[in-house]
Amino acid sequence: MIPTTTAHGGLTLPVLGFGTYKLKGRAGADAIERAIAGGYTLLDSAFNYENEGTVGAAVRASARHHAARDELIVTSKLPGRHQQHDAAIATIEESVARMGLERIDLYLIHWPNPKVGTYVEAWRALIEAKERGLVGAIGVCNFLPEHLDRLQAETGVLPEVNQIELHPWFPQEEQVAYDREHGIITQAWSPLGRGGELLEEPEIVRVAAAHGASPGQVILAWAIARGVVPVPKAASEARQRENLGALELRLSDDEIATITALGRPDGRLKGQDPAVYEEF
Ligand SMILES: NC(=O)C1=CN([C@@H]2O[C@H](COP(=O)(O)OP(=O)(O)OC[C@H]3O[C@@H](n4cnc5c(N)ncnc54)[C@H](OP(=O)(O)O)[C@@H]3O)[C@@H](O)[C@H]2O)C=CC1
Ligand SMILES: O=C(O)C(=O)[C@@H](O)[C@H](O)C(=O)CO
Repeated sequence: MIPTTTAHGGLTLPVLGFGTYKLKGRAGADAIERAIAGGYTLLDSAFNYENEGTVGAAVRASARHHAARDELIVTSKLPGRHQQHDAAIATIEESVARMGLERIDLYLIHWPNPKVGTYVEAWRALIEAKERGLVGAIGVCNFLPEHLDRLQAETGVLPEVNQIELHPWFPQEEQVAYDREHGIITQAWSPLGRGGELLEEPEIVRVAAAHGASPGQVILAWAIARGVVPVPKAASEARQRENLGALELRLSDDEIATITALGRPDGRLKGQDPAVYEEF
């Protein structure tokens, strides 16, 4: 059992989830079934990943073998090109149909696309989808405080989740503090820096060696210690298990501070600043 954390509206999530970007088709479904069999319960997908069918198939297959449907939290996301109200509702209905599930447990706005200016309209559609029971809980990704303040001011409803880019090169201290103050669960996307050079950072390698752990485990334990829910993606059973091993690792306050200090002003992996970046 993975420990849990709870948002302002009662949504309870495990402190570690599983990313599915690029897990598609039969091989993707096998990898996701392995993850569920290994103990992951929070699954992160998106309309734009073109794998909602695969995720839904893995969830349905797992319900027959390893995990009851109500133990899993299946997530998907509304793409930028469908933020207008009617398009958003149709897209959510399409996501549910593609998953082949009765409802999606957590549905997020994928990017605010603030220059387009329709994210409040999209948020109203998500509120309606929740009221209709199409989705269980609602949240956002890549929202800055100014975007969240606007949702609160114009709809009176705050997201339960804000999924943002977060890893040691980009620790997001201010956004994490804002989310915490508002009872919003911060999830970390690309928590392992997409499996690149971040894992070779000397300070991370040093802390890993001191604990007999791997760099990936240290990074995930650092995020969890900060109250953040990372959603690492891993295709193989070995890495899926390795990442779950982060739950056993306790870092000292000094180690956490040392890793946070690796943050860089331009630490985003691909320069995707939600104030200006747009994804449709
Ligand atoms: N809301 C948003 O805007 C975004 C959301 N996301 C979500 O976040 C999830 C995670 O982010 P993602 O971009 O996939 O990147 P991650 O940081 O999770 O890195 C995944 C990569 O790291 C490798 N890896 C996994 N575990 C280890 C390990 N222990 N040691 C070394 N390498 C490892 C994987 O390889 P392999 O699989 O081959 O094992 C894969 O190549 C996505 O899958 C998606 O669900 C991602 C980007 C944006
Ligand atoms: O993977 C996602 O959820 C995204 O939002 C993408 O922007 C992804 O980060 C990407 O880099 C696509 O090129």
